[in-house]
Parts: sequence; C-alpha cells; structure tokens
Amino acid sequence: MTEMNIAIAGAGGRMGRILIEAVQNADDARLAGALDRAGSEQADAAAFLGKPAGVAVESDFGKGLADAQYLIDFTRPEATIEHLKYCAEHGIKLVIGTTGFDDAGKAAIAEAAKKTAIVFSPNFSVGVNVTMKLLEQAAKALSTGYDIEIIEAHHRFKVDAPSGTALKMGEVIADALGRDLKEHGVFAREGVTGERDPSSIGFATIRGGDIVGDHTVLFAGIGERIEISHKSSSRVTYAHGAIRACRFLADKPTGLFDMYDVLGLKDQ
Ligand SMILES: NC(=O)C1=CN([C@@H]2O[C@H](COP(=O)(O)OP(=O)(O)OC[C@H]3O[C@@H](n4cnc5c(N)ncnc54)[C@H](OP(=O)(O)O)[C@@H]3O)[C@@H](O)[C@H]2O)C=CC1
Ligand SMILES: O=C(O)C1=N[C@H](C(=O)O)C[C@H](O)C1
Repeated sequence: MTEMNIAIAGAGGRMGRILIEAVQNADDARLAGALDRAGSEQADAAAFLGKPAGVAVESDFGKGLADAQYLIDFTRPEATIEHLKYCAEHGIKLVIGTTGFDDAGKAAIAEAAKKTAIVFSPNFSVGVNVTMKLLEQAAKALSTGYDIEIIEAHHRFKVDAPSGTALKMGEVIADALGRDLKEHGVFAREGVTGERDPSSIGFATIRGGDIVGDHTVLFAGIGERIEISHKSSSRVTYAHGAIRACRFLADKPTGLFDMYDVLGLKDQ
C-alpha cells in the first residue's frame, strides 16, 4: 500500500482538527504538514489529540508543505486562493472543501487545475452527494406545478450563506430544469413581495447553536408537498470524504474533479 502524504490547511479550525484526526487514523495516509494563519503556529499539529504527530503547524507554505503530496483545505476563500497558487506551482494535489467563492475564485481554481489535480466540492459526505442525485430526478419529475424552496441550517459560527451545499443543490435543480440559478434564485424575501414566481428557486438560511449541517429541499404543490432532507450529525463524514478524494487523485496529474467523480455518480 502506498502511503499518501497529506497536509491540512486551517489546522486549528473545526474541520482542520477533525481532518488531522482522520488522517492520523487512516492506514494509507500520513500527516505530512499543517498550515494555519500567521500567529496560530503550533509545535505539534496533533497535540490536541494527546498523540503528537511530530508535525508542526506552520504559516510558511514552504515549511508546512515541504513533505506534502496533497493539501486538504477547509478554510476561507482568501486563504484557499493563496494555497492554490503555491500548490499549482509545486505540483501538490488539492482537496478543497472551502465554500463561499465568488466567480473569480472559482475561475482561479479551474485555472490551477491545469497545473495540478484538484477535487473541489461544497460537501464531501456521501449522503449529500447521493441526495443531489435524488434532487436531479425529483426536479425533472416535478418540473411543473411544484414550487422549489431550499432550506439550510448550520451552527452559529458559519460565516457564509446560503451554504455552499444549498447553492450546489440549487444549481443541480436549475440544470435539471434548464434554468439559470443566477436568474431564478431568490435569496431574501421581506415586505410586500408579490406572489411567488413559479420559476423561482427560493433559499432560506437558519443559523444557530451547534447544528452541523441540515439541508431540505421542498417541492410544494397544491394538495401535497415533498421534502428531501439530509442531516449531518458529525463532521467525520466530511473528513472521510476528503481522504477518499485524495485516494481518487493519486493517479491524476492535473484536472478539476468533484465528489460525483470520486463516488462514480457522474453518469448515474
Ligand atoms: N465541503 C465540505 O464538505 C465542508 C465544507 N466546510 C467549509 O469549510 C470551511 C471551514 O469550515 P470550519 O472548519 O467550520 O471553519 P473554521 O473557522 O473553524 O476553520 C477555518 C480555519 O481556517 C483558518 N483561516 C481562515 N482564514 C484564513 C486565512 N486568511 N489564512 C489562513 N488561515 C485562515 C482559520 O483560522 P482562524 O481561526 O485564525 O481564522 C481556521 O483555522 C468553510 O468554508 C465551510 O463552509 C465545512 C464542512 C464541510
Ligand atoms: O460550514 C459548515 O459547517 C459547512 N459548510 C459546508 C457548506 O457550506 O455547504 C458543508 C456543510 O454543510 C458544513
């Protein structure tokens, strides 16, 4: 078995810590580096587990990524863009879970994928990606007479809204219906809004407490409604998905992939 040398960005974050633990527990992976913001350097990235890894948390990319073949990045768009430049130049493969990119950020990821291999997905859980497939089918079957609303709930610390997953669900549904989400997405309602445009795809965001991540898509007709929901109860599923994405990238020199590619869901 070839061992993957994986570095973790945002090492002190909610996902960073879960990822470090998951890499430490994987038989085919080694924690090869850890990055965090300047001022957040640590002598050992796994000290919080009570099992030191012999890997420091660095803010200098040269030091933090010296031994890395892969970087798993769940941080913020501005950090990911910096990591992306370094990884593209140094042939380090990237698994990007960060959400909240604008169009320029997404274009930068696509450009970097010409130089290194990247899996980019707003949600690395198997369940969410299977849910996306169900949504594709439901949207096609319920294309007229059903109003589509996407409701997401996350913890109080989340900084972007709607979630990357909710936006992706909106894109999947819009594509299935031949609509453009930029034109049909409705992200806020207040005051006298007028009646609902039947072609709109609505979004509602809830933030509170420690909710890991809930997504529900409502197809509301006259006389009935269908709800397709996914609820995360642990961040470990995201971490396992990200490590699975590293395995998928092992034989890919360049290219931009998503979790449908990793899970073999693209043509299903
Ligand atoms: N794709 C998926 O499956 C999932 C995606 N996510 C996404 O992952 C991202 C991180 O989530 P979460 O772990 O909860 O967030 P946290 O805020 O807990 O962690 C983010 C980490 O990145 C660091 N960071 C932030 N900005 C910078 C910067 N400019 N330079 C260097 N380091 C930086 C933070 O440092 P500091 O604390 O000092 O700011 C922190 O260590 C979010 O975009 C979230 O939506 C989350 C779960 C699953
Ligand atoms: O910030 C989070 O926590 C999560 N973010 C991702 C998103 O924005 O879709 C994925 C998951 O829902 C958790």
